[in-house]
Amino acid sequence: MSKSLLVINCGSSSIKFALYDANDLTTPKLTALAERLGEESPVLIVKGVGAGDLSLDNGADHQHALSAFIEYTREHISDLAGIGHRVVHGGELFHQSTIIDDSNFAQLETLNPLAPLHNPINLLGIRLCADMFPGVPQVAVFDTAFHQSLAESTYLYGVPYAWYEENGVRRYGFHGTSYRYISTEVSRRLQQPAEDLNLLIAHLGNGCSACAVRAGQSVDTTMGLTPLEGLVMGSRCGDIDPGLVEHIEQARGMDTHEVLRDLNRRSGLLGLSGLSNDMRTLLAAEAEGHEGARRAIDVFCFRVARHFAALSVSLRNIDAVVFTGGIGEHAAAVRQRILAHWRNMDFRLDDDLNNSNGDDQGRISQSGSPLVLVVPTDEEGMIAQDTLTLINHS
Ligand SMILES: Nc1ncnc2c1ncn2[C@@H]1O[C@H](COP(=O)(O)OP(=O)(O)O)[C@@H](O)[C@H]1O
Ligand SMILES: CC(=O)OP(=O)(O)O
Ligand SMILES: [Mg+2]
Repeated sequence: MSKSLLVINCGSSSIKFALYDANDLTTPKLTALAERLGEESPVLIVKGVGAGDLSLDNGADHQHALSAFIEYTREHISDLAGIGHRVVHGGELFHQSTIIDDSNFAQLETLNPLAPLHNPINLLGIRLCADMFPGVPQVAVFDTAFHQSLAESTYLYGVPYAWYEENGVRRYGFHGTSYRYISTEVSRRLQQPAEDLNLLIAHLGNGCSACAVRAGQSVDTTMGLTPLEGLVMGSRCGDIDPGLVEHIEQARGMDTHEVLRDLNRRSGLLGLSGLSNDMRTLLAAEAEGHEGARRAIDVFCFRVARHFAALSVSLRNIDAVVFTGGIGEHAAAVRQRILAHWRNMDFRLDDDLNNSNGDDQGRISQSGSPLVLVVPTDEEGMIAQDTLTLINHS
């Protein structure tokens, strides 16, 4: 029997697992999704071999979900060739996917403060796997790697240059593994070389960002030094005036750490609605007349349109606008409301195609309208490919 590859993709609210036959990365033989972590009624749903639904304890966090997954699927993951991990922040230290050893693990730990909702959990996953599967090579695949192509004019902030040179303060961008997959997949679906395509892609999940991709390369993106900048997200604020930090400290008697915690964990859709970070809950509540849900969705949609327009300055033309991520792939009403805000572009969606999340190509726009696509992302597939390539070369 051939060996397996395990992929672990920790997001801010979820963990996605995928187990592949190392000889065939086309379809995983097992996938699992742990959702609503840290909230009420988190679940772990396993599909494929050993399928089953597990309820986790209320408030169960990423560590619980990781242990529960490994415990539940242990018999299927005994013969591993390698383990691929999503690691959100690679800083300026890691430009591409890398095999993890003791010395670069220590370097990775220094990046934890730059992605506080992600990197500590990503590293926890690496440590847990090192304990449970000693000797199995582990590979880190970085969200930041795809954005190494950003130009200086795009990645520098208007702050003292010494902050960049001495402290690494610059825009890095995230969700790069998703953008790398989507740009290749769109090229395949449209049967046009990636070199010829100008794409605007929105990855809208619990974390949300957008990216301008020119000729297969990231040329601008909305997230910055940390995954807090840009769009309004599930619980993150996105762009704000940094002046509000001191104002809130004084007005509400909070320290900087507390304000930043609230900007990361109590803002975004959750903070605006006073109800939930989850778009499913908000759309249902809005339909029942919940004013907070309406407000949150409106701010969310406007911000995406505004950033799409800003990103478009880096592209000669827009060959396609592409939606992906949990919200982008499933929330037809949100897609429609985003594009309605973009008044200097004449997007016309086909309601039936939009409501069914796209035709075979993923198209949701009418003919004659600028092209709009829905394409499910596959970060796990990309991580599996990079993992296999690296362990085969080591
Ligand atoms: N059917 C759906 N309709 C609307 N929104 C959805 C749907 N399914 C998932 N979502 C949204 O997608 C989010 C999860 O997106 P995902 O990309 O999987 O998360 P993560 O950012 O944790 O990787 C949920 O928090 C929810 O807001
Ligand atoms: C970088 C980021 O925000 O990731 P996620 O959407 O998975 O939380
Ligand atoms: Mg994600």
